[in-house]
Amino acid sequence: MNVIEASGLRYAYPDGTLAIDGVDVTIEAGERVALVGPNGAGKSTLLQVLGGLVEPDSGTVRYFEETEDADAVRDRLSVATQDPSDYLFNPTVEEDLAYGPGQLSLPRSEIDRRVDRIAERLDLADLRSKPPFRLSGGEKRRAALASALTVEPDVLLLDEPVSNVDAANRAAIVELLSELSAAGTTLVISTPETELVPRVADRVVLLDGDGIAADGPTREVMTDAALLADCDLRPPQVVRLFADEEPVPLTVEEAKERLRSPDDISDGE
Ligand SMILES: Nc1ncnc2c1ncn2[C@@H]1O[C@H](COP(=O)(O)OP(=O)(O)OP(=O)(O)O)[C@@H](O)[C@H]1O
Repeated sequence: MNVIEASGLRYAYPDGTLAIDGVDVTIEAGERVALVGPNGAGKSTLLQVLGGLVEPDSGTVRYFEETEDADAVRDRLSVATQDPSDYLFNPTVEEDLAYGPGQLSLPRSEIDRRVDRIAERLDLADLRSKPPFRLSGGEKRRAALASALTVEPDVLLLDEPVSNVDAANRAAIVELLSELSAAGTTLVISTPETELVPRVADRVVLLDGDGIAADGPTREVMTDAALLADCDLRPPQVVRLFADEEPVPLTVEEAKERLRSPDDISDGE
């Protein structure tokens, strides 16, 4: 099933800046898709249009093959934008985490279960009673992400989910996203960081500021140094290190495997 079908999207900000123009993208249930591009390429704008937070000037976005009204599917589709203050507006972190599931009229016990689980996974347990404005920048990012996750949506759109987050929490977020994907959640993640992409996505939609420069398997796009250079990006370090090998390892784990058994590497797919 196509969970998102967007066609002919165009959006210009009120000051006239054209952020996306002529964008067509279809996301199928269960996919892990990265929206990748340099600063200013239009990733955040596209993510917000796909998530129904911003109305496009032209074009349409259809959800679950049934509606163009994002608000009608808020229980199945959740967006975390780059600005944590969009999600953190209650007196405490705990109340922010409970806000989304509270809107779904779930029983209190179920809301508590979700908040406990996500707070534990994203290292927020000790911060639950704090006012969100007293959190550090990275803590705010984690709290905002957590508030999108407690909705337990079928489709999760995340704008740069690990920016400003320390290494241990980055790893925790990446692992949690893998688990959500394995459980069937569709993931759409925007990032300018090519290092992150192979860990969170099987498909890359590459934006270059003029529109979609490429849309294909992560392995194909992330190993095309010329294509990435055209978009002011570089392949992940491991890809650069093993550039002459075939198939090129995409992650540190694949590279380790390659070094262990150089003549016998799986293609990692
Ligand atoms: N509120 C705004 N008003 C005017 N122009 C804007 C606004 N927000 C973004 N833009 C412009 O729209 C274009 C796309 O911005 P967008 O934030 O979507 O890019 P991005 O790929 O997410 O960048 P980054 O990696 O820096 O987050 C850029 O040229 C940007 O300057």
